[in-house]
Amino acid sequence: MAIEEKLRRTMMFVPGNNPAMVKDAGIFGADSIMFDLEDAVSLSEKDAARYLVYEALKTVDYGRSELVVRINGLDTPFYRNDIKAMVKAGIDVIRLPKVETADMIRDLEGLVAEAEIEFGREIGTTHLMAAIESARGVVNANEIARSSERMIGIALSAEDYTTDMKTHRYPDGQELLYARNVILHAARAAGIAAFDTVFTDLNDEAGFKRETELIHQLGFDGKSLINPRQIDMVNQVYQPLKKEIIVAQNVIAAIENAKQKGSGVISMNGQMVDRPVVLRAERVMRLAKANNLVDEEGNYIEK
Ligand SMILES: CC(=O)SCCNC(=O)CCNC(=O)[C@H](O)C(C)(C)COP(=O)(O)OP(=O)(O)OC[C@H]1O[C@@H](n2cnc3c(N)ncnc32)[C@H](O)[C@@H]1OP(=O)(O)O
Ligand SMILES: O=C([O-])CC(=O)C(=O)O
Ligand SMILES: [Mg+2]
Repeated sequence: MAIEEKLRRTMMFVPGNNPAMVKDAGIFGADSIMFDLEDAVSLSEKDAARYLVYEALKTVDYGRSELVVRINGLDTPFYRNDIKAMVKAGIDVIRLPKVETADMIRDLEGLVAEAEIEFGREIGTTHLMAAIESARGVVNANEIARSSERMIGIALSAEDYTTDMKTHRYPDGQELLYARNVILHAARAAGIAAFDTVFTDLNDEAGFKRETELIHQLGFDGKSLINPRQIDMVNQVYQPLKKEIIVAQNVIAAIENAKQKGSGVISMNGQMVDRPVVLRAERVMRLAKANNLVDEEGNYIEK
């Protein structure tokens, strides 16, 4: 299914009703900027926020960041206008909050396709993602992840999820372990990205780092963020070590050499190198490039 695999370590929420934040959101280097029309925006500001984000998408240069919008949920009076305005403005990805079933994504897809026709946008070019924020959403994560060819990923939204589960967030994250693993497996099985949830205590940098190390270890592509200060901290956790880069370079060189000799499996320092090892090495090199740790030829840059 997978659409082109992008680096999506950092997906930063930007309140859609804050003109200064919306205008400057591109300067922080987030992989994805996520304009929020949902819970960061009060009911009285829904129309103004939609208009502000629409105008910004038409006029501001956000550089290389992927542009995502979190629209209002399907149980609100706002989502239809959100979809129309965002498709018209040419948004890359629509994130639907509080997704509980695959049918919700199929309903969204129908409306997005209608808007693409209405505004002359190529059918299929607006991509989708789902935020899973309840027990029902976790139970249905597999079907949600496979609900549409347009899906680029699914995300855990732990603030609403822990409320639904009648708990709250604890420093060790035990209450999220099941949901994290379910979402990760559903995403990987569907060939799409998995995003971890926001960390809301900006004063607890150690806690943020611990959580990021955990989700990196589990295999998440990245995390939803609320503040630009969190971007560098995530990138640091996701950046490969010098020794990992050198091994990755050697693996890629060795397999190229082997391919020229007509073989897919080789041994490097006594270690078998086959397709999974090569795929991991390629990901290390992509992360190294994104973090400016290697030059054009892929050589480690000593700093
Ligand atoms: C459970 C949920 O649904 S979470 C998703 C919804 N919530 C959100 O979208 C909240 C997003 N985050 C924010 O609004 C803010 O980061 C806050 C309110 C949490 C903290 O704000 P501040 O105390 O101003 O943060 P801080 O002092 O670090 O800001 C530094 C600069 O970054 C800007 N900034 C902060 N957060 C953001 C953001 N999310 N997007 C863009 N710019 C931001 C500030 O405007 C400020 O810019 P300036 O120096 O030009 O004045
Ligand atoms: O998507 C997120 O991480 C933020 C959110 O809405 C939640 O946690 O409920
Ligand atoms: Mg939420």
